[in-house]
Amino acid sequence: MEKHHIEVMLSEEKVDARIKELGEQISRDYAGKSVHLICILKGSVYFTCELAKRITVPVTMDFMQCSSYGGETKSSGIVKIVKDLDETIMDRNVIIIEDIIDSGRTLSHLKKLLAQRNPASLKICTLLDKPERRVVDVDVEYVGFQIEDKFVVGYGLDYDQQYRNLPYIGMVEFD
Ligand SMILES: O=P(O)(O)OC[C@H]1O[C@H](OP(=O)(O)OP(=O)(O)O)[C@H](O)[C@@H]1O
Ligand SMILES: Nc1nc2[nH]cnc2c(=O)[nH]1
Repeated sequence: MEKHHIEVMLSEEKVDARIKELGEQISRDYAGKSVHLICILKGSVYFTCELAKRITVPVTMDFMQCSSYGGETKSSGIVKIVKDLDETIMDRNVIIIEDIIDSGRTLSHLKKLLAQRNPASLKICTLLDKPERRVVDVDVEYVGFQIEDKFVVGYGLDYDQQYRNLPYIGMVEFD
């Protein structure tokens, strides 16, 4: 397997501290209620688990997987549901959890789709946001870090399925 040099962009300590803050903020915002976290596979698995540990109101979780059509049609913005949720979200306080928002196509599509299922509320939480890359506008209530337009890995983010397990956010140095 090819190995790359990876430069640290956000250290493990920084990421963990920010996730703790987000957990505290969500716990305050949903005081007296419960939250239903929707983890978007695969990248959000690490972030969802760490965030859930920092939320003090009752938490339930479900998983969904999407894929953008690749190649020429990627810019068409068509997002395919590879795995749908197991449970209903009707009347629940839903937070979609993402590792990164880039063009905004995935989250824009998902938010519209899930809003049709009549949740009590629907918000988005992303660990990373690359605002420079946005093509489709989408309201994101909780953002861990805004980052510049660099290809990043770690904390769930991959390069060719590698590096998801890194405990920090790093930039891949391509030769
Ligand atoms: O804002 P967008 O341009 O739509 O891009 C963001 C999406 O791309 C990544 O997923 P990816 O398709 O790489 O899947 P993965 O999480 O399984 O790696 C990321 O996890 C978001 O879901
Ligand atoms: N792994 C990874 N996936 C992305 N999807 C959109 N931007 C990125 C990125 O910087 N890294």
